[in-house]
Amino acid sequence: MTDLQLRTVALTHEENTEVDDLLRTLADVPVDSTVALLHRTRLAAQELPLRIRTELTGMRLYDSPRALVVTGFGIDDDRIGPTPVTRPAPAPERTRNQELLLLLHAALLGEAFGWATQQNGRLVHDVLPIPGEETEQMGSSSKAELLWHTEDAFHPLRCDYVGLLCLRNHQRAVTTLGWPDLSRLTPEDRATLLEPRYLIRPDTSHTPEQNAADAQSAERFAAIAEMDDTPEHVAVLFGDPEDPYLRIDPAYMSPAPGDAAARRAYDTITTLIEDALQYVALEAGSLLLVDNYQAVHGRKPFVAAYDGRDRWLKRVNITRDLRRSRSARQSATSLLV
Ligand SMILES: O=C(O)CCC(=O)C(=O)O
Ligand SMILES: [Fe+2]
Repeated sequence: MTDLQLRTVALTHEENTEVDDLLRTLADVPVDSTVALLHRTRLAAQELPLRIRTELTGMRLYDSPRALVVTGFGIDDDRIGPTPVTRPAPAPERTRNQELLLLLHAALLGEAFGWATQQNGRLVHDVLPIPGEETEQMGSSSKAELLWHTEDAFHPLRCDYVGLLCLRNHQRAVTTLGWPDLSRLTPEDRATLLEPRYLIRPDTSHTPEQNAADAQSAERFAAIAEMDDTPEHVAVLFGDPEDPYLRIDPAYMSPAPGDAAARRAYDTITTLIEDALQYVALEAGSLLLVDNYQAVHGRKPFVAAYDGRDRWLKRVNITRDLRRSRSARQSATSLLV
């Protein structure tokens, strides 16, 4: 069955050449975490191939599709170098074109932003397996399934969209994508899910242990620790009750203790998501954009080899409105929440 909520677009050779030409015009741009970088990429994004601009502008305006895959970007496998086994990646310059590519697409959906408490405050993240983290609920796991989730579900300022660009995936590890058919919920369960009857906690990527010491701000980590100690009560569904958005991460979320109706509704919606889960094995040069208000994503297990050839993705968080997070950012031009 074709699902109109998951679209795939294959770039033509000509379009790919246009993208390469555009990247060459950005050769002088430092790939850092500054608003100057967003300024350049936002202007340049207006010169991406028309078909890409049409797809992404549509995704933003129509709230559909919920996920878009663009295949066929060229990746120079020698140039990007071996898949690192540490973060931060030792030679970020080698993947500047891939980071720029993600930022160009982010600019058509909104603004890229980062977290002071995640991946050392970098704007573009590395998603790769890390020794010792095989069974964690983080992007760096491998042996264990990364259970499907809303990205940073715990945080009120979580992204509107998450972008993932695949640099390498010889293991053909599968990304999961899903959304529930809400017409199958009873009115009672729907009403329950629209109420703040669920506890949510931060995931382990936002801890000092997961970030280099020189990138740490004690205050920001304290705020995250507070969210762990005193978890917020949130709703799973929000927005228009007739056509709500979704916020769910079973690994870090639970119905309020003793709330049987909340538990029942939760079990039902998780089953609805499970039942309709879709599977996409991203290939080198495939870009996945997920609407984080309307779809969950995760990753099936795979075996990491730590031989420099492991699966490697780049990730970016995208907000539709930077002002929403202004009070959580140090200045109007800082991109770190
Ligand atoms: O590895 C994947 O395919 C998805 C990882 C993920 O959930 C993430 O990086 O946010
Ligand atoms: Fe994720």
